[in-house]
Amino acid sequence: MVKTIEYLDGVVRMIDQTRLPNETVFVDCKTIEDVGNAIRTMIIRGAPAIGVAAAMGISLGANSINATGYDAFFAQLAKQCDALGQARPTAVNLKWAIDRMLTVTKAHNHLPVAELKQRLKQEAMAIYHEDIATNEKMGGFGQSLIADGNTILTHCNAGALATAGFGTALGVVRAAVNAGKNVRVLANETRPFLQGARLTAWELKEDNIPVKLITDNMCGHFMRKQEIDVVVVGADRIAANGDVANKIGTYMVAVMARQHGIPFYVAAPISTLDLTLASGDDIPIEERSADEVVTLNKHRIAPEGVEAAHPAFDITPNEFVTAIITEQGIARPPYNESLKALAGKA
Ligand SMILES: CSC[C@H]1O[C@H](OP(=O)(O)O)[C@H](O)[C@@H]1O
Repeated sequence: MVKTIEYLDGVVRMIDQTRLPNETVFVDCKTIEDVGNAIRTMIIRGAPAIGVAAAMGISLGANSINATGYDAFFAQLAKQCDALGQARPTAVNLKWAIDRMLTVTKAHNHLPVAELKQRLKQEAMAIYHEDIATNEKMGGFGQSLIADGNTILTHCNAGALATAGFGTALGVVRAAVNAGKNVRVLANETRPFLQGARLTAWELKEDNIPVKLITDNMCGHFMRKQEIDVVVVGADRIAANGDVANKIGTYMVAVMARQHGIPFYVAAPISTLDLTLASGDDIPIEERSADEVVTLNKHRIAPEGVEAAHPAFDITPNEFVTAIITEQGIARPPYNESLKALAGKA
């Protein structure tokens, strides 16, 4: 599996996910602004991957600051982080990573700036390695919910490409395969950005995991034909009551799964929880360019002048969520209690 992102000598290198699956192209970010642009344009995407990229970008930004005194250094770093935090609004991991890097900066305000910069690079690398370990632990818990022979429906891409590696929802799939279970995936293509068609299908084919691509409007048909045993998706932000923000279309999948008695699981690290929010009503939903809806591979598919909506995420109310898989264990309703308990273990 190709590396989603890596921090080389003064460069944050990431695979350009807008070019997959037809081209494997890497982008070298030399500044925090480059990283912010990569997040905004979805060269790198996926909640945990956004957090890891942000942390590495903040390290790049810190290295660019010439201030020798702490106060001036912190003021400039905080300003850079404010700009970075505007890149995309829904995935809480962006804010989580910024908060963590600034907290480490404050905790080491006694260090000479040169040493503080080194410490921030260490923290960014710690976040990178922790994410992979988190996904592997999460996969271990999640695969206990997968039976041998299961067909798993996925939506969007919550794989290695959405994280530092191994994946969240696809981490559950990988862990089930590693546990010797014969599973296959039905992957929703996930219009309009096609993360399922372009990224999930690519990842699973690379790993020789059986995958069949379907269009988003087919999944109800296969549920009704009892050809789907379980749904596993990722998340971008989970409120204290278990409401889940995830790629647009997730809510529809969850309602259909409930209608057909199919378990609907969400796999997400503790860093994706936002327990400051009582419910999903308070989660900001990113509105992306209508161009991403009216074009396909830069080819116009709708008449000029026709308006298009593009909420990039939706909210799945907690009553449609069977369980939430985290690296600290599996949360079940009532989520206000179970999520708080798992977050407390982190
Ligand atoms: C492992 S979280 C992946 C999560 O992020 C995706 O959104 P986007 O591709 O726009 O960053 C989608 O919601 C996935 O479930």
